[in-house]
Amino acid sequence: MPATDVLPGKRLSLADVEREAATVLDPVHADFFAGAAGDESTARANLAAFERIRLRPRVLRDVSARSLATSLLGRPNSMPVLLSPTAFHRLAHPAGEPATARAAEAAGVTMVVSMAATTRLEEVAAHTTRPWLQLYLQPDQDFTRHLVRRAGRAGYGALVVTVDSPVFGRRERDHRNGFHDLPGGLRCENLVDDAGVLRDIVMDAGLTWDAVARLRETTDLPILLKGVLHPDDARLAVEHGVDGLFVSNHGGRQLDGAIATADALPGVAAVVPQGFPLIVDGGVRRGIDVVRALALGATAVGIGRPVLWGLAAAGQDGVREVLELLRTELDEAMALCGARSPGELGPDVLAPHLSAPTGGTA
Ligand SMILES: Cc1cc2nc3c(=O)[nH]c(=O)nc-3n(C[C@H](O)[C@H](O)[C@H](O)COP(=O)(O)O)c2cc1C
Ligand SMILES: O=C(O)C(=O)c1ccccc1
Repeated sequence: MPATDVLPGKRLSLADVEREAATVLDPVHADFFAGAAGDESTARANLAAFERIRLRPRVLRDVSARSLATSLLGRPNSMPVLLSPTAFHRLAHPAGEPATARAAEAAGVTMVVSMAATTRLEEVAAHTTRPWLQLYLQPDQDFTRHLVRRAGRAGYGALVVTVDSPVFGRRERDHRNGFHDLPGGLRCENLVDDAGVLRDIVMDAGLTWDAVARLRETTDLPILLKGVLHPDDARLAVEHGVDGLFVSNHGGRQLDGAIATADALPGVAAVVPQGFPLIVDGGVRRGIDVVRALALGATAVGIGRPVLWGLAAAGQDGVREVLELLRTELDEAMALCGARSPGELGPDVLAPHLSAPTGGTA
């Protein structure tokens, strides 16, 4: 390997980007991005659960020609990684969501735009191919329908309905810091109604599966539910005509104590149809985490905080850097596991668990 590959100060991992972001962010904003609910135990558990999973590589399989390419709801993606929705990108960097969108475009991956974006959804969509729009279903159904119509017109490829937030998680760092409002000039641009009035995002504790059924009748766009951890809810989602799921605990920002996503994934994967789009997010920090997730039954992974670190550290280039670091790691991890493509990763590459043998000698 040429020695010039390792320059002093060069960022080699997402952890390096995280450290870089910490040096440039306002500490209050860094806490908003890093923080989670309660004791933040679920946020830690997400990382620990991935780390616990041991891989059992295959050898001598000619992995000289590899492809990371995959397809998500009919859109080709250059790798099984997408950008999970995160609020307030202009808080990380003045270039905000459009910079993130351009980085996703350059990397060939899908961006999920947050309902709490600090840029209008039409403008974000102008910078990237078929993004998805994340929504909190609003008690004002007309306003939700209005957003859905805008998304359709702007070329969005799917709606991602976040269902883990009947109430807003209690993030103690934000309370301690008094962080409740966006600083001057920034606002949730998609919450401005036709009359020019800025609305609040309402977390609707009254939602039931009826709301999913209603949305299903409102739009032809694919619908994914984000924040499903229980197999019975996954079954209900399939029964309601949902097109995909995010196995997610919101990065530990909603129910502290919730199961880690890597631990919840197998139970969900077991009850959905073969090939059903399953995205897992929470704690994906390495290429090997992507391998672990695919081996456990995911179609793709989502990354949340690492996108914000990249954006804070270096704007569009920083987000691109995060994605390329993950790509390099994933490609190498696949080769070392004896797989030439994401489709070749399955339970076979997982170390057999004592209570659930998967073949071989434990
Ligand atoms: C700062 C921040 C803002 C977020 N905003 C949203 C949001 O607006 N809508 C949503 O559904 N999820 C939101 N999430 C959750 C992410 O989509 C994702 O589930 C989570 O960040 C994944 O965990 P990770 O950060 O460990 O990758 C947010 C997460 C963070 C850290
Ligand atoms: O911070 C979050 O996790 C989040 O989902 C959110 C949603 C709306 C506004 C701000 C943040």
